[in-house]
Amino acid sequence: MKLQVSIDLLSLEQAMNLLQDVAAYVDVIEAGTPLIKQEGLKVVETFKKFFPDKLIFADMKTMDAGELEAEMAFKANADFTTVLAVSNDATIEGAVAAARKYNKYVTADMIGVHDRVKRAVELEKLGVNYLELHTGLDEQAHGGVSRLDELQTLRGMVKIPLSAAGGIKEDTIQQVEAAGAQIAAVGAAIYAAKSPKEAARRIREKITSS
Ligand SMILES: O=C(CO)[C@H](O)[C@H](O)COP(=O)(O)O
Repeated sequence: MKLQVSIDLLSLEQAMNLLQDVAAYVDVIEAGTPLIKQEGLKVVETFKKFFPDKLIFADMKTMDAGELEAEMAFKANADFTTVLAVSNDATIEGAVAAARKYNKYVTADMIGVHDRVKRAVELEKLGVNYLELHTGLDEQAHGGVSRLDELQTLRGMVKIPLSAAGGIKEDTIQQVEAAGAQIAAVGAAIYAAKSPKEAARRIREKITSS
């Protein structure tokens, strides 16, 4: 399983400082949605420039203009962009078309989807590359649930790789891996830790597969 650091900080400078400490322990660097909104896609360009060996994930959370926004992310050198799974199928198709054009990946973020099994099957047919089971920050703040059981259910239903995000910590990372995620996205448990470097190192150590 790959480890993704979700950077939901609000400045490129803070993000780069964090990455000096944690990049060595992660496979994927995520420019979080608030960071992109605050600083623009230059954060994605900068991450790729300074960390060319890492996969760069632009959490665009696209809801409309799928092809245009995905293309913006890929032109900024993102390897992944996200489209919201609740979007219209035409939006998903647009993002998929851009990913194919640039030979990159589109992740469908399942945040806000009610029937996740039904939508997962549809998204697989629409051609997305990854499905992200996500307990969002607001949902977490209101007692949001873990989606580990659903991860296992979906693992048996669709062939496309699954990723997991939302509230993953050092003491849950192994359960996420065991449930079948190919990527675990970890935000606050790394960037808000007393020592982000130590937190990233310990989380990395707990992952057994590559
Ligand atoms: O995409 C996000 C919010 O929409 C976050 O980046 C994702 O939920 C991971 O963050 P955390 O581990 O802090 O929950």
